[in-house]
Amino acid sequence: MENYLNENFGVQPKHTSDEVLGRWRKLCGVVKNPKRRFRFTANLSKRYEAAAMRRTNQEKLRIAVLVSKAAIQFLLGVSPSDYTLPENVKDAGFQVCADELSSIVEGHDVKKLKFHGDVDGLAEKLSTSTTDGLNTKTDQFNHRKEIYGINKFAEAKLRSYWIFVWEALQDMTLMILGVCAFMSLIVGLAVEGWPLGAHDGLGIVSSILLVVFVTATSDYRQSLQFRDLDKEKKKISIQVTRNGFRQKLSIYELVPGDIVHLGIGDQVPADGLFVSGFSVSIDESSLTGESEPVMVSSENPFMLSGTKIQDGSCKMMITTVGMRTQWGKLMATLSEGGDDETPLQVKLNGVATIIGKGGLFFAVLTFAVLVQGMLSHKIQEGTIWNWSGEDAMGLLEFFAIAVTIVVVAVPEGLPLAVTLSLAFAMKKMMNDKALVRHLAACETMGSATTICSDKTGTLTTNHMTVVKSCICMNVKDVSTNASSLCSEIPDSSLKLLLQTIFNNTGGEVVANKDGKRVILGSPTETALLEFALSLGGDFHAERQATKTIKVEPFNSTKKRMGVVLQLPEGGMRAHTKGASEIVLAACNKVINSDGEVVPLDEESVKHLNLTIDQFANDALRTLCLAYIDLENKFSPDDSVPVSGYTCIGIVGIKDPVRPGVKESVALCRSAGITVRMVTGDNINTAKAIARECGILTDDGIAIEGPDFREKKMEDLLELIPKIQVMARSSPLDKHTLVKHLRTTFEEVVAVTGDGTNDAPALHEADIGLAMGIAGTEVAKESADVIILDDNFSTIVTVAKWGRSVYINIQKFVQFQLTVNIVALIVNFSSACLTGTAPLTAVQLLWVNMIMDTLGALALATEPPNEELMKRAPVGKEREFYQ
Ligand SMILES: Nc1ncnc2c1ncn2[C@@H]1O[C@H](COP(=O)(O)OP(=O)(O)OP(=O)(O)O)[C@@H](O)[C@H]1O
Ligand SMILES: [Ca+2]
Repeated sequence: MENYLNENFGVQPKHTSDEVLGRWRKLCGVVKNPKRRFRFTANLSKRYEAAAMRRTNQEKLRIAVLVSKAAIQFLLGVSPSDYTLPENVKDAGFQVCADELSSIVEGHDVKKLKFHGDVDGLAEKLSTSTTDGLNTKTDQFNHRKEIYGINKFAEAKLRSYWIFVWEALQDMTLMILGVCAFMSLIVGLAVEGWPLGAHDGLGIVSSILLVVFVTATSDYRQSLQFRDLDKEKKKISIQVTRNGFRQKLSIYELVPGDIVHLGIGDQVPADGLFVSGFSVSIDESSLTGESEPVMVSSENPFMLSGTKIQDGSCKMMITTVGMRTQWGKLMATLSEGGDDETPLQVKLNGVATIIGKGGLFFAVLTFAVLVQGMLSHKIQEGTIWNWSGEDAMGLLEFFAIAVTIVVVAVPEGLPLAVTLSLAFAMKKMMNDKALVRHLAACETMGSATTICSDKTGTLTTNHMTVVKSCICMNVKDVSTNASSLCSEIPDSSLKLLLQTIFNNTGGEVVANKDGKRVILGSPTETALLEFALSLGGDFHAERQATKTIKVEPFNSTKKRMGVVLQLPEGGMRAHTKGASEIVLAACNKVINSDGEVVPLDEESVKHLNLTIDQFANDALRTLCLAYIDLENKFSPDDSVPVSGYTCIGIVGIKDPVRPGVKESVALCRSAGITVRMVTGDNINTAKAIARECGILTDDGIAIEGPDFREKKMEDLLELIPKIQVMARSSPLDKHTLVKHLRTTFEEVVAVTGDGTNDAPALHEADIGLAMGIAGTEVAKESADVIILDDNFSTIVTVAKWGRSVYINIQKFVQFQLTVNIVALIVNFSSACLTGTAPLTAVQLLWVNMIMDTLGALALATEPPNEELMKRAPVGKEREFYQ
């Protein structure tokens, strides 16, 4: 049976093709109650609709781009289109209406944009400011929402309790039983009179009603749980400037005119226009299916909702929100598409189908045997041609028993118990800070054999501080008294240091509503800015002194970032910072202790490398800072130089290990789950941290990404099982490792990630876990589970719940099948032997209800216990029916 099931009722936990999803549905054949059976499965037709919408979007966009290109060419010759402003918009104090805005951005309409005075003109017409954002303290703010709408998408309506009752009633067998009960009532009343003759009929009717209401209540509660989780899934917040201050807002609160700050990995929250920024490329595939990235700049300022920032960072002005955008329409359709069904759900559908067919066969057989018994009895009595009302009642009763056997024998509750169990686990995991995006992940996580964890933020706290530095070749502990460094290095070098930190950064120092200083940006950036501030630097003065000509933001592939500045005294200068070995290799000069620029000789290289190793062995993250003077040879279209730099110095950043990680790693080990660290950081830093967490043992291997890439297949076979730490890995290395573990070594792999570049590995993994706090939107979207507190211990909790789901379902299946088969055999054999059924229809219905709903509730929702983590994982080739 296992084979048959695997072949026909097997789906993958992830990325199952629509064809396979369709196949098992067909094989289910006649289902007692399709509405219930397929409730928590994917709605394939809605998905086709969404795919068609994407194609139209792509086509529309292609045409819009062509038209706008043509328009640019003829721009001078064309007179500006006229535009009449609706009265209500004018009364509210705006000078452009929602439809016009939407046609500009969606249609990529350069002509109209020019007519309205470009982004600045539109900002004025929308009464907002591109620097200070909206003023929310005016009445106009409320009118704004009325006129332009809010950034919410239409959602599937909440279904009322009565709809669930109605759907539970549509059970084919229950309906037949209802008819039987009705007939039995009529015949009974005719023959035996009131109230005796109504007993049987009313008994069945009330049992049916009870079954229906219990089923509906359980279904309804489940749907509420799913709705809560769904809401949680859609929570996205974003950096917005309002009233002159930066703040974090939910994307649902955005209105046209808002100024939004976007960085790599963010999702564009609504349609809008690019205000300022550098090297922004956008991935529009979620909206149009087109994977070619699009460059966005002031020449092509159109940004569409739902697309993702692939590189760079920028400020945008929102123009169109919610259901007015194409994304809004797509989301409304997609939200009805439902979640993919999970492997266990489908498998148990298979079991239900097979047993159902068996049940039907036995029901017919039982009916035949009972009728035959009655007939032969009548023949013996010689009354075969003489039928009384009582005989008809008897026949009806036999029929009811046969139908009830079908009710009991078809384990309609099996697939639903899986959903119930998964929903329960999801809800509980939510309380434990893990948000499950795909139901299947709950199941798969229970069989995980390997976790590939990243270091920063997952194993460590992500609270970074600069504790050591080596500026001008002078190694110093700066954890307590950083400002004493100022007197130890030459003034010119200090100036340079502040210039490089404050300008070459993805972070920002801003004032919040209370006027307090806040540092924004990634923890690494924050640590550096904090360091520079403690040296007495002034962020804003430093930023105003120079003009930024080009920014190449940090990404994990290059592991460095760079800027080019126009200096106040004339000339240009490029700054770079990044992974210390990589940036140091790009240097050929260094600033010595006297503040002079000298060639980087062998001895200095040795000194610097030694310093890097020392810092790294103390578990510090090291960054090298460098600059190069360019005179005026640089144009904004060039890329920032890659070599010839002068090294300013090296900083060591401390990021302590999270409390509890060591215990969690040990727990994983006892549960047979191997933990590996895959990080972008320096190998010595990685090793030091891995040792501290108990991941790296004496017989384990630590390897660097570039080495790993070079290895031949046969070496890999030997190497991979032993790899405990992979450092300086590129996103591709992570992906390769995961792929090998999954395919060659048949492991069930969980992967954690936060960055945009982790998306491929998260996608490839059996279970992708994204970080909720540090994670980018892109990473979250590729993941199956979001770890809301970024904590490694939470991952272990997820594994525990996964195991408990698996075992609970197993228990329930055993229970159901036992009761099922016993009820079948008892009724059938006694029908054969005695000619009567020992369990009446009413009794059978009770058995069924206890089995289907109450049994599932009791067995499928048992919380996990500690014992679960002492067993080995089930792994890939698991046998479900033992
Ligand atoms: N904002 C930044 N600017 C320049 N260099 C950086 C920046 N952030 C990190 N780096 C350097 O890049 C290296 C690797 O970063 P990467 O993003 O690949 O790893 P990570 O995500 O920080 O680590 P993990 O993979 O463990 O989470 C760091 O060790 C650091 O030296
Ligand atoms: Ca990372």
